[in-house]
Amino acid sequence: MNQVPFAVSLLRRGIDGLDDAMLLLLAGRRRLVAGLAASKRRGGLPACDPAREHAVLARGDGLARRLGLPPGLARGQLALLIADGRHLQGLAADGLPVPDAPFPNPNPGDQAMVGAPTHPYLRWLPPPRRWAPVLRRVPQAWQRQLLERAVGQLLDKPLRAGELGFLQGRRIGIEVPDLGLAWVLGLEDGRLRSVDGPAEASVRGSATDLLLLASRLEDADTLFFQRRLELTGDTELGLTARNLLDRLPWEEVPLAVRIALNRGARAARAAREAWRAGR
Ligand SMILES: C=C(O[C@@H]1C=C(C(=O)O)C=C[C@H]1O)C(=O)O
Repeated sequence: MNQVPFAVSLLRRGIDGLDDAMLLLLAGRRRLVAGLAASKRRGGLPACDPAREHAVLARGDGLARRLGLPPGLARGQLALLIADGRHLQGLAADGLPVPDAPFPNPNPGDQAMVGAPTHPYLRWLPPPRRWAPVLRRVPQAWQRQLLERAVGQLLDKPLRAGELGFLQGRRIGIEVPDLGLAWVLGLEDGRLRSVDGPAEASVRGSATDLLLLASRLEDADTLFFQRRLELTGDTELGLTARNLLDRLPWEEVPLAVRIALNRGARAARAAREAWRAGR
């Protein structure tokens, strides 16, 4: 039998990773719908909301257009999700209650989510460590590109002002053990790039804590003091980088990036609190 070309197996790994990610997202959506079902019931709202369904489909159409997806593809997928959302709430595919089903009629596994206290659904979102196997399948080159872009956006101004000059020729590591990810960054041609080789100094922390730091919802001192962040390797280089991050004029970070970071960090923190409370 012919050997499968490297490019084919590499691309298949990427596809497997995306398929896994889509199923994880699907599980997350179902958890949210189950939580929402309980909230709607408490608020006296009907389980089926055709106007909302219409809005979900219309949003999907808009995004699909911008992404260049074939017409109808997004709508078909979202229609399946909505049908599942109805089913989760004990409704038939046409949105009418299933005649003999006790309402709500969630799947047995979803029973615990319906009627649980505030924000219970966040607990059911997969925690970062569950994403690790999926993220590991994302090709290194993509990971690096994403990281470079994210760090580039965050540090755009200081980079252009030459304030990161002390990183020239040095290598700083970022380690996110719960996601199973680690990168090494260096300054090349005035841009922060993901580079090969060991880091001289590294910052290590959970995905949520690093996000809280990046979004300024928690400060570096607290996180280091509580050992939620760790600095390893060349302490002087690490501290210089840390101090610079502390002094960064947050208002110079593009607004969209600040908002995205803030929302992401808040959601991650709430999810972590919900998992801890649920254990
Ligand atoms: C999730 C909801 O419940 C139902 C399911 C929907 C969905 O899966 O997107 C949308 C509207 C509702 O008919 C909701 O009200 O938002």
